[in-house]
Amino acid sequence: MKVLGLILAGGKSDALGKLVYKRASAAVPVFGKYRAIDFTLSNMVNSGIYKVGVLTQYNPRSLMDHLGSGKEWDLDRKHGGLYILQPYIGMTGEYWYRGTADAIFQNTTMLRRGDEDYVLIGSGDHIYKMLYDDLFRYHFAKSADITLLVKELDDTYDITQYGTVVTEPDGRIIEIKEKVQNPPTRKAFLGVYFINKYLLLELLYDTVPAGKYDLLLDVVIPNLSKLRVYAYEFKGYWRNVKKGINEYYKMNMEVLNSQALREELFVKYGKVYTKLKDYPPAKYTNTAKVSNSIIADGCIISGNVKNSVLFRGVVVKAGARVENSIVMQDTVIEEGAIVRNAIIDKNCVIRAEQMLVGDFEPVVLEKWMVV
Ligand SMILES: Nc1ncnc2c1ncn2[C@@H]1O[C@H](COP(=O)(O)OP(=O)(O)O[C@H]2O[C@H](CO)[C@@H](O)[C@H](O)[C@H]2O)[C@@H](O)[C@H]1O
Repeated sequence: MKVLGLILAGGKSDALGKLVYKRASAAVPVFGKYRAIDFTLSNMVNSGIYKVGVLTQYNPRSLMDHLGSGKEWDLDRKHGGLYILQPYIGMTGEYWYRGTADAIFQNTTMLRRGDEDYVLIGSGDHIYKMLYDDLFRYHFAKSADITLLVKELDDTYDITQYGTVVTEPDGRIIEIKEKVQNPPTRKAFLGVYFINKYLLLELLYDTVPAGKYDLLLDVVIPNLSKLRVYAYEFKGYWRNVKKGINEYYKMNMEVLNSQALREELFVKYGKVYTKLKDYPPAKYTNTAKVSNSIIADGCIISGNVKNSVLFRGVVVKAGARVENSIVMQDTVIEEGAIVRNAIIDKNCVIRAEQMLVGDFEPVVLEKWMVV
């Protein structure tokens, strides 16, 4: 079976505030080394999907820079490989992608010309590790038309931000509530669709030209009684970067605090591939004190670092303290400065003896700012 992978990565996330002023949410840096999209992209490649289209729109520059030719994911290929699908001006009009269904509809040429029979649609914002083979098997065992990935979300998630599904005992979805207060279940849709390509094309042609642009609301939900839509339950760790600063902060801290999660995300179910930069190794000087932290290549640590994620090239000078924080590429924390409960974007400077301390929520410092 040949599967085409499509990754939706064009949405705008107001909830991520300053972190997406200049980048797509799928390009948000995570865990000291990766960008969010690395997870879905690696999941696809690790599941044998070697033709992947990434649908971009909002702030695509850093995402495209990160993806390059697709080499890091083994997707620089003569047949298949990586396709960046941006909105374009054509003979019949010029449209931005008006929604997720429209984004795919505007690229139906890729679907029609390819020799794949199935399409797996995912999102660039999701952090999880999974090999999709069992989902494919489930889809065929149920003779499903569409299979959606779902997960029972505990109360660390704001369920009102997700679509939730009601299923029959055999897994068939009979109702989907999109982002409602008090949903009937906490079984959330995780934004992954598996569908026969020809069925997808038919559904898109019925929907998008009629002015309906959303894949879930306009394509799946109205067809629930007509089509066999099944829920495949995911049991592993899953978070959505796009849902906000707190969600982003939480996931970085969760990885620091659980060895099992570290194994699940970085070791099991195949590797996570990313664009590598050739920074020198990290260095700790004899005044450094570091505990429970991720320290990426190129960092030079002379101060105290605790429960923090430091991306490439961060400098923490002597007497500085960094706690419960995320510090992005090439930021400098000068002598005696205190950084606590903070997210600092790349290339910032915290001057000597200054403080940057978040209260109930992490404080976020924008790129190029000096405190
Ligand atoms: N015009 C466009 N062009 C290209 N890409 C675009 C796009 N608009 C959005 N996207 C991308 O598509 C994905 C889905 O984004 P949406 O804004 O449709 O929904 P959201 O993630 O809030 O909820 C959805 O995903 C959550 C799970 O995260 C479900 O619970 C919920 O039911 C479902 O609607 C994201 O990766 C986004 O970046």
